[in-house]
Amino acid sequence: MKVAVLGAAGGIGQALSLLLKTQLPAGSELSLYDVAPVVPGVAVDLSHIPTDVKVTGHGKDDLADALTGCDIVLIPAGVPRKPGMDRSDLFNINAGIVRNLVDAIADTCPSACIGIITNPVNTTVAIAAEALKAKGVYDKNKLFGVTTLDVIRAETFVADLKGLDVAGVHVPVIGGHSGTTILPLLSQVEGATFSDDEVAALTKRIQNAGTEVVEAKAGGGSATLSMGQAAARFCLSLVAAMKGDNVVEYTYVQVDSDDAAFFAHPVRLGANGVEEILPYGELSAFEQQAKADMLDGLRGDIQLGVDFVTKA
Ligand SMILES: NC(=O)c1ccc[n+]([C@@H]2O[C@H](COP(=O)([O-])OP(=O)(O)OC[C@H]3O[C@@H](n4cnc5c(N)ncnc54)[C@H](O)[C@@H]3O)[C@@H](O)[C@H]2O)c1
Ligand SMILES: O=C(O)C[C@H](O)C(=O)O
Repeated sequence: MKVAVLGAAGGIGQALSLLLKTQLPAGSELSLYDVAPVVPGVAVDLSHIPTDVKVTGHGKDDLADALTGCDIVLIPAGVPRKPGMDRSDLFNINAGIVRNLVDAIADTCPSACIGIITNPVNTTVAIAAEALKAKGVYDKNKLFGVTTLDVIRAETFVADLKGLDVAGVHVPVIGGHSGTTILPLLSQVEGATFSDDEVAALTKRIQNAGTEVVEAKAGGGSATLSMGQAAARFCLSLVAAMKGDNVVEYTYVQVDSDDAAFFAHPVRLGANGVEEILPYGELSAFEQQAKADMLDGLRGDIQLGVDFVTKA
């Protein structure tokens, strides 16, 4: 199994690479790519950890080497938010970064599964899909927007509020990955009930959790450590599924429904990426209204990504 992290020298990239170095199955390869000159050093640093995972570092002119033979490519490359910004404010810089990296994936390892972390995820996943289509190698089962951070946050906040062991708390989160497009399904949480006020407050906190971190970091970036953990969980689930385990994760994928072209669903993962997109079940009246209110925004975010490639 070969996994590449593009943007590996950044805040997420380094945390994620550390977790993968220590948790990928023995015999795996971890390929680190970044335009920052420190990336070979990050690889050397990680290579001193005694696990049977081979780490290589690749600088800015070495992208093809980094991608050769990859089974999974994770993309956290790009700029993060500062206080006062929305994720959509990152579009101008990050859209082109994602497009170029996905073009290289299409040329070098077109059958790899791709996990997009770079914001705005609602839009960058659509950019990746169109870039792959333009190269004739798009497989909707192998492109994922990584929304696992919304899930782990929701589980943490619910466990805190209800005094539960977080290991046993499961919170579905559907939709997209920004503001009100993030839709936690608190009505489906087993072993906990919520008042209407709790649902309203908790939903808002989960939707604003990224901003909570951005403000607390006061100009020093956005979530990196929790995101590293979230992306590692997603990647390790994909690796386990590729090796034959039965794994379900919530992730933003292309769907065939009236919601939007891409929508985070529970997804059964398998040897070739998406094995089955599972239904997200019944929504409460509050959740139905929240979904109806956000769909136009999400569809607009997706269209922006489509236009970025098709009208360039
Ligand atoms: N999906 C999510 O839930 C989620 C969560 C947190 C952050 N993010 C997003 O992830 C991205 C990265 O965040 P971060 O905190 O790690 O930022 P960071 O600035 O710490 O790291 C980004 C890295 O990307 C590298 N980079 C820039 N252009 C590149 C290119 N063309 N090719 C390869 N590498 C390139 C930079 O050199 C840097 O090392 C941001 O867009 C952020 O908004 C997403
Ligand atoms: O909030 C951000 O800008 C980063 C990320 O999308 C998050 O949810 O933490």
